[in-house]
Amino acid sequence: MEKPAQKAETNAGEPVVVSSNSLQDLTFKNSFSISLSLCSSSDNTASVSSSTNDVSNDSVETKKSTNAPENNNAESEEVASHKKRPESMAADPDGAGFRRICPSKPHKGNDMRWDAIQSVKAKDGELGLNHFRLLKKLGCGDIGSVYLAELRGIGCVFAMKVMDKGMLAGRKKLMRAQTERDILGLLDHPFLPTLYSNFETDKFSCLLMEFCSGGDLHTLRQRQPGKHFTELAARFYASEVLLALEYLHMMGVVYRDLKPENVLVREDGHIMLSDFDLSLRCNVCPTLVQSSTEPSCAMPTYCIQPSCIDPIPACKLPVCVQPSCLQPSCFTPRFLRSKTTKEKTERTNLGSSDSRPELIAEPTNARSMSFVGTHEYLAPEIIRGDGHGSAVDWWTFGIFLYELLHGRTPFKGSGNRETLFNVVGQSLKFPDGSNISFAAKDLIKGLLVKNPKKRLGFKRGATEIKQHPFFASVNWALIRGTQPPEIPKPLDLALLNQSFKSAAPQNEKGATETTRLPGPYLDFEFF
Ligand SMILES: Nc1ncnc2c1ncn2[C@@H]1O[C@H](COP(=O)(O)OP(=O)(O)OP(=O)(O)O)[C@@H](O)[C@H]1O
Repeated sequence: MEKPAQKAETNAGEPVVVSSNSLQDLTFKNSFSISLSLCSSSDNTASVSSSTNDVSNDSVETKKSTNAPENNNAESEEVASHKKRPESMAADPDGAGFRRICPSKPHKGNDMRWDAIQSVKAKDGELGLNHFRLLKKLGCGDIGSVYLAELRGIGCVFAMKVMDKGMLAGRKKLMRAQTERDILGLLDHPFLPTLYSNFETDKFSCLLMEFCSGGDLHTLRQRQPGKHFTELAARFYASEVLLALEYLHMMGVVYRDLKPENVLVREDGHIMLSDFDLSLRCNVCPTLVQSSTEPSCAMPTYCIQPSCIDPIPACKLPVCVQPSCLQPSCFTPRFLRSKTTKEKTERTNLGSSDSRPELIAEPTNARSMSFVGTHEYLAPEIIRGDGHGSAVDWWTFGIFLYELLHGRTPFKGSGNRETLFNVVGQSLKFPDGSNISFAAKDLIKGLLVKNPKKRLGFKRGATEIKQHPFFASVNWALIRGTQPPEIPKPLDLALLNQSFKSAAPQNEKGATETTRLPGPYLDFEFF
């Protein structure tokens, strides 16, 4: 099986070099220089530090902190964000300082898992590891391990991400963990994870999410004939990912880590975008834009209330911007009277020829200087160190679609260094004999434009991309009713029960004698 794509990342305050003997210099024509540590760590991640001559020759950390305050959309990074968000897991082991998860989400209200958790909480107080049986290790990420976990006595299953707090603190990944938790707490969308609960033990920080039994799209792609999806299947997965990205942008989240490995398949065959620890939180002002062709359009622009979404955790905001307010019924159009004629014209021109109002939810002012993402998926502006915004998600969407259709990414080199050079300098080519449609090629070309300002989606976000002919056959409103290309086999809990190991967790004080005894379950295999 092919190796999953490698991840590149720098965090302020964190040593960026993994191995000094693998340090190499990359110099681009336009005087950018990137110091690369191309040595993969055991978990297949690589750290990359960047410095750009156009900003300063300071370290990444300085550069980030000098850029961050200029912009309200500054990234939640280890150093910068500690100032904005005083709570940390280390300082607040019970998690009381973190945003509380709503008892249920408006769109998931009839999900029995909420009730199951509430009943356990009502009986025992807070949740703990002793309430669960860990059936299987689903995978291991950079900041934690994910287990299939069964709620004892009730039988419903979850995906539980378990993070070692000592490791997070030691490797300066507390803010990444917090970013992920904050974002998960905001989400209420069919193609994004539901966070049912989160809890802390002395040693671990745990997130309880819904379990996707179908694995990830990377693995699924490998099983396809020719190791690529048909255009029909690729359109299905790309459509759902696009809706998930649209919602994230509307919520003020730039995802930044789109790749097939992070697109999970639910038991019904629909997708779930996972993994938010590299995401960027920013301000956004979702706006309804009325086309100029509308005859009754006296006031061309509307703004949804609450007018702007702020990256500050919702519980701290003076106005309600909880996800529950972002249902269509809460969209109270508000006339924007103060726009100048020029602004009005600009906005109006952004609309399509269709006369219906369009929702534009693109956080176009988001800005970050971080070097985060996965090598083959990194946008050129990230590699060049130009600073980047929400358009990086449309670049990665182009790479993603290319990979689904061709079984490989377009700029992959023989190593990470060459890949980065290719992304910045090589023009887009389709493989010889590529038989994808003209529309698919045209969409990919529009997305893989190196200048983010000229990239499809830069101005009007997902709205612009959804109108591309490639998606002409997609019924966006009814996509959840579309038959998925493949439906995973149902999870066989009985089979999993048979394969339990019989050892109890040794290193978690939270488990009581009684909870250790009844039945075998997995050992913790942490770090
Ligand atoms: N809800 C879920 N249902 C099923 N499997 C999951 C779920 N969430 C994660 N996984 C699996 O667990 C593995 C680890 O996930 P996780 O998000 O922690 O790591 P990651 O995607 O490698 O990212 P990172 O390194 O940034 O943490 C993934 O490979 C994924 O396949």
